[in-house]
Amino acid sequence: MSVPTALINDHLDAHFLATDQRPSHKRQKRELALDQLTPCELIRDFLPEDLAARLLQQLLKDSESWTQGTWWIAGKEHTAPRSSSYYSVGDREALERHKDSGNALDVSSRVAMAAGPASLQTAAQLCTYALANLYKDGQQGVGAHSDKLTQLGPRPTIASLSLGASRLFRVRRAGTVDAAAEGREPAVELADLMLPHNTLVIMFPPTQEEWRHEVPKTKSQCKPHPASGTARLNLTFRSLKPEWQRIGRVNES
Ligand SMILES: O=C(O)CCC(=O)C(=O)O
Ligand SMILES: [Fe+2]
Repeated sequence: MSVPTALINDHLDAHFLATDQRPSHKRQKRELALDQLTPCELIRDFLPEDLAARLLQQLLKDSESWTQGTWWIAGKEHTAPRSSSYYSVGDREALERHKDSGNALDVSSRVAMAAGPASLQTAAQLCTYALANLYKDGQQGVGAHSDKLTQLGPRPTIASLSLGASRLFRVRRAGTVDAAAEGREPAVELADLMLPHNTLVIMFPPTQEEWRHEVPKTKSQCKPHPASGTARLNLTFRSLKPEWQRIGRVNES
C-alpha cells in the first residue's frame, strides 16, 4: 500500500495541493478547492480586518492564563504542545457541563464570548462554545485527530478561525483505502493548506467521521504575523451535545 505524500505550496491562496495514493512516479499533483477534496470549506478574510486584529490582541492577552493539557500513559506524564482554554458562546451552562466531562485539558471559562462581536456569533451560529488554542511557534502543534464525537454528537459541524501566524493545516482520510487494489481511481488521501490570519475553515460532516486533521510541528511552515510573531491562535466553534456526552461516557467507562 503506498503512502500518500503532501505537497505544500504556500503561494496558493484559496486552493491547496493534494496527492493521491499511487506510487510516487505516477502520483498526480492536484490543485483543487478545499470543498472539492474534503467536506471542508475555507473562507479567507472572514472578519473585518480591524475586528480580527482586535480579537488577536485580546486572545494573545488572554492566552497568558491558558494552560497546557496533561495526560498519563503507562505511568508517564505527557504535556500537550499548545495552550488551550474554553470560551462560552451564549451558553454558559454548556461550558459548566464541559468542565465535568473529564477532558484532558485544564478548562478555564474566565472570559465569555457571549458579548462578543456579532459577526463572530454569526459564525458560531449553532455553537455553544469555542475551544481556543495557542501555538507559540512551529515547535507547537496538534497531532492528527478527529474531534471527540462523544461530546459533540455524530456529524458535527465545526468552524475554526485562525489568527496570527500562518500555519499548515493537514486533512487526511481516516481509513486508508487501497483504491488501486479495488480498481478505482485513487482518491485524495491527504491535503495540506496554509491558514493565514483571519481564515475560517468550516469542517462539515462527515469530516470528523471520515477524516483526521492536524497542525503539524514545523521548522519552515510557520509564517510570522506582525502582531503575534510566530504565535498562532485558533478558535474552534462547536456545539456541545450533553445527551451524546452521557452516552459516550457510559461507553467509555
Ligand atoms: O488549530 C487548529 O486549527 C486545529 C485545532 C484543533 O483541531 C482542535 O483544537 O481540535
Ligand atoms: Fe480538532
